[in-house]
Amino acid sequence: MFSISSSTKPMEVVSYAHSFSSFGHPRSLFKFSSTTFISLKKQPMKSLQVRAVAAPAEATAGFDEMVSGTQRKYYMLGGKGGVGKTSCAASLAVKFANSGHPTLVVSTDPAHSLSDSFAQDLTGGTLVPVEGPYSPLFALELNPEKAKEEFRSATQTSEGSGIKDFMDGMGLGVFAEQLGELKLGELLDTPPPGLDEAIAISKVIQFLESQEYNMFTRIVFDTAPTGHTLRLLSLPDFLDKSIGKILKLRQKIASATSAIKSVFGQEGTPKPDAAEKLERLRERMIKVRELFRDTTSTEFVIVTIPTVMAISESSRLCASLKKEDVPVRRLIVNQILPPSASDCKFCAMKRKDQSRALDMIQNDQELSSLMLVQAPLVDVEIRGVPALQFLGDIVWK
Ligand SMILES: Nc1ncnc2c1ncn2[C@@H]1O[C@H](COP(=O)(O)OP(=O)(O)OP(=O)(O)O)[C@@H](O)[C@H]1O
Repeated sequence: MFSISSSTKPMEVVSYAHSFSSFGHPRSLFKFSSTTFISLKKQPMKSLQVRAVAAPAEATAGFDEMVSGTQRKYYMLGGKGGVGKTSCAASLAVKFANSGHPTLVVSTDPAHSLSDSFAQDLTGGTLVPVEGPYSPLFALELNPEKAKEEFRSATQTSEGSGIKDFMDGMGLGVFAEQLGELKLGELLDTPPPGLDEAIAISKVIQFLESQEYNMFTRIVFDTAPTGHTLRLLSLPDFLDKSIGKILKLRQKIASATSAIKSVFGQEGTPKPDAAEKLERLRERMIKVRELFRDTTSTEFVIVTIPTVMAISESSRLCASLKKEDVPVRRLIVNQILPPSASDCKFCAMKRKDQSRALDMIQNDQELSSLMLVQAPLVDVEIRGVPALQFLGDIVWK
């Protein structure tokens, strides 16, 4: 275990500016079509001519373990808004790809910043190749709003909306009113919060199951801020129960009505579409739940910054993750001021605040057991593959 306050090595403080701007983009060209990846040409990346300025202490050990093995692994990075989730996720993805893992980095945050982080247009909901790393690296920004629309269209008819239409579509219109107490109308008309991200994640799982995406051995998720994550975790159970109820009820009523109809010679075919879509959604949510809890393939990494507020929130997030049996082992504390021989008043104050916040982690019941990864505050914006590689080499060790 790593102790922040006592084990930080003396570091040479130099400016980060221009550290990575001097080397060109190596061209590791992978063309992507909807069905195939074609390796056209690969050149090794030029070695970085920079000094790792504020390299954190030996405590950041652990990347060896993250990179070992060829079986597929999922890393979900989450935390409070603005703490550096995207920068850490993107730098981890670059590091995996540079270590030989064909990697996919996915953003499910409705406010995407993966495009900004890679300095590349990744919008459009399709896999985009990122140029630079040794092994293929693809990025994907999913639009959770679109995913939510899909859910709406599965539960609404073209003429109108709501539970009545939905039940009509399933041949159960007469029973719609009796369903009030189950609150199913609410579920179908107003998708619960977190559903958008859960659908987005389930879509990724779905397409990764197909043969052509077998190549990806590391999947990094840049997730939405904490509130979303917590809702997402409790969502599959909620949906599983609610949809399960609808489907069971449908089955019961359908067999009763078909018996009556056959007696009166009006056997009709109920529209199966909505029910099938809901059943599929339920199965997908179960897969998301299983993925989040699979200790052999998944790890949730909490990203935070050294402030009392951020650490308090991270502690709550950690407690919720543990309660839901989500594997969480690492805590990244990002934007730590690098040591300096001569602090100005502002920096001295800031440093004191940070050190107080860092002490909090060591005394926190939830966070103190996690492996701590320190990421320094750098004095340039982390944008583009060289910058991400630079950050990744400092953070992921
Ligand atoms: N270690 C760092 N040193 C300097 N700047 C950093 C560092 N980490 C992140 N930043 C900067 O902080 C800003 C926010 O980072 P980022 O987008 O990664 O955060 P986020 O948690 O993903 O935000 P959001 O929740 O809004 O998606 C960016 O401008 C990024 O370049």
